[in-house]
Parts: sequence; structure tokens; C-alpha cells
Amino acid sequence: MIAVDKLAKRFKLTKEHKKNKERHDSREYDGYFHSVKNVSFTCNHGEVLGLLGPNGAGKTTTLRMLSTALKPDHGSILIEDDNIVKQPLLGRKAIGFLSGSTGLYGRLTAKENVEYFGKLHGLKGHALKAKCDELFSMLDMTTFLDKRAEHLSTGMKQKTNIARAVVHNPKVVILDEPTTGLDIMTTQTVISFIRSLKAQGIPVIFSTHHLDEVALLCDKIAVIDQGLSCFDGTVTDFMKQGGSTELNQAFLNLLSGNKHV
Ligand SMILES: Nc1ncnc2c1ncn2[C@@H]1O[C@H](COP(=O)(O)OP(=O)(O)OP(=O)(O)O)[C@@H](O)[C@H]1O
Repeated sequence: MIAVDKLAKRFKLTKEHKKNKERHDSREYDGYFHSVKNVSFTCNHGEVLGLLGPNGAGKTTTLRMLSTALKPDHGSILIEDDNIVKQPLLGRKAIGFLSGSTGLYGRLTAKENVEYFGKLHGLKGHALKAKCDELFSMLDMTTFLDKRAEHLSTGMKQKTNIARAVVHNPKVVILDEPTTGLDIMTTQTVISFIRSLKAQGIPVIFSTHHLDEVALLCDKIAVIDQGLSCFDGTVTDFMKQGGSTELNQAFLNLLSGNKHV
């Protein structure tokens, strides 16, 4: 279980920001840009939560706090009973995080990349080989395992990045826009992979702009707008509160506050 409560993160405004007076954003004040102001949600065992919000809403900033890459200014992130804001090392072990900026070592093969990150997490011998083989098969990677990462296609790189993110058997998996830029077949593989994590009881949180993926995968939805949580609940409640059984429409209605069009 992961419970996120009242997270906030602000960034000091740069000279560049201050110069650009034409661009007004209500999250700029007191010399800071308040990227995430108050975000809360919960994802339990065996649940998949879709994190939604318009461009710039604060989804990636939130997920980077969950991954411990960014320290929140305020709030707590509980994994079971551990507050990983206070114990980031525990958080790093407990969370598997895929971000858009995750890099692979170009000179290593796909297989070597995944094995390398497994070793960094203390896996070795039979346990490492068994875990890697399981992931290579689930993510349909066997045809390109021995290719150098620098020569992989976008989809192959993404599969390798996902395998790399979960090789240490994390308790919670967090994926930032895992299907962006992928073709239909690779998207399908990623969707099946998320389903298999769910079947293993692992909570999965993923951000996306594709509500068809949410319909296929999610038990719960959290919506962020302008750095604030504006919905956290089941898909059924999302449709009810958004005033439509069509997820895109419910999302638009929720954001505009015009819930019963
Ligand atoms: N290090 C930083 N310094 C200053 N501002 C930042 C920083 N990181 C993020 N921001 C700002 O915080 C806001 C939220 O960004 P974030 O990437 O979290 O949004 P998002 O919801 O993931 O958007 P998208 O859907 O476009 O990926 C943006 O306006 C962004 O410019």
C-alpha cells in the first residue's frame, strides 16, 4: 500500500522566470513556482491507479517525489508503515520508478543494462538470472537482448527501462507516461505487463494522457490540476462526479467544474 498525503513542492523562481512577465501563472508567488501545492491519494495492494491532469499540472513532480528523486517541502509518503520522506533509502528499495528521463548505458546490451541495475540492488547468481529471465519473457525482449542499448528502437528502449525499473522486486511500481511514443504492439505489451504486476498484488501508479488505458487498467484515478488534487477515488466515482460514463468527458467536466453537462 502507498498513501500520499498533502504533498507540496515549490521551486525557486529563476531570473528567466522573473524576466518573462508576460507569462502569468497563479502558481508563481513569494519568489517561488509552486509546482505541487496539495496532492493526496492512496493505492492499495493489487490496485492500479491512473494519475491524470493537464500538461504542467504537477504529475511528474509528484511522481519524482514518490521516487525520492525530489524531497517534498511538505507532506508524507507512506509505504506500508514507513514514511519514505523521512527514510529515502527505504523508499529507493521499495519503489520501482520509470521516468521519461531514465537513461540506459548505450554501450551495454539490453540484457547487461538490466543485470547491472539488478546487481546494484544486491541481486546475484541464480536469483538475478531467474528475475531477468522472467522479465525478458514478460516484456517480450528476447529478440534484442544482445543488442547495444544505443542501437535499440524507442519501444525496445522502453521495455528495457521498465525491466530495469522493476528488477529489484519493488513493493510499489511507479511509471511516468509509460506508453508515450510507443507503437500499438509495444503499448499492448506494457499494458499486459502492468496487468501482471496487478495480479501479483503490487500497487501500480502510472501517469497518462490516454484515458483508454485508464479504462483498460485502472481501479482508481487521481486527478491533479494546477498542483492541487481535484479527484481521488474509484473509476465509478470518477464517472459519477464527472457526470459522464465516457472517461474523456468526465475528465473535462471535472476540470471545468461543469459536472452535469
Ligand atoms: N525543477 C523545476 N524548476 C522550476 N519549475 C519546475 C521544475 N520542475 C517542474 N517545474 C514546473 O512545474 C510544473 C509542473 O510540471 P510537471 O512536469 O510536474 O507537470 P506534468 O503534470 O507532469 O505535465 P506534462 O503532462 O506536460 O508532463 C510545470 O510548470 C513545470 O515547468
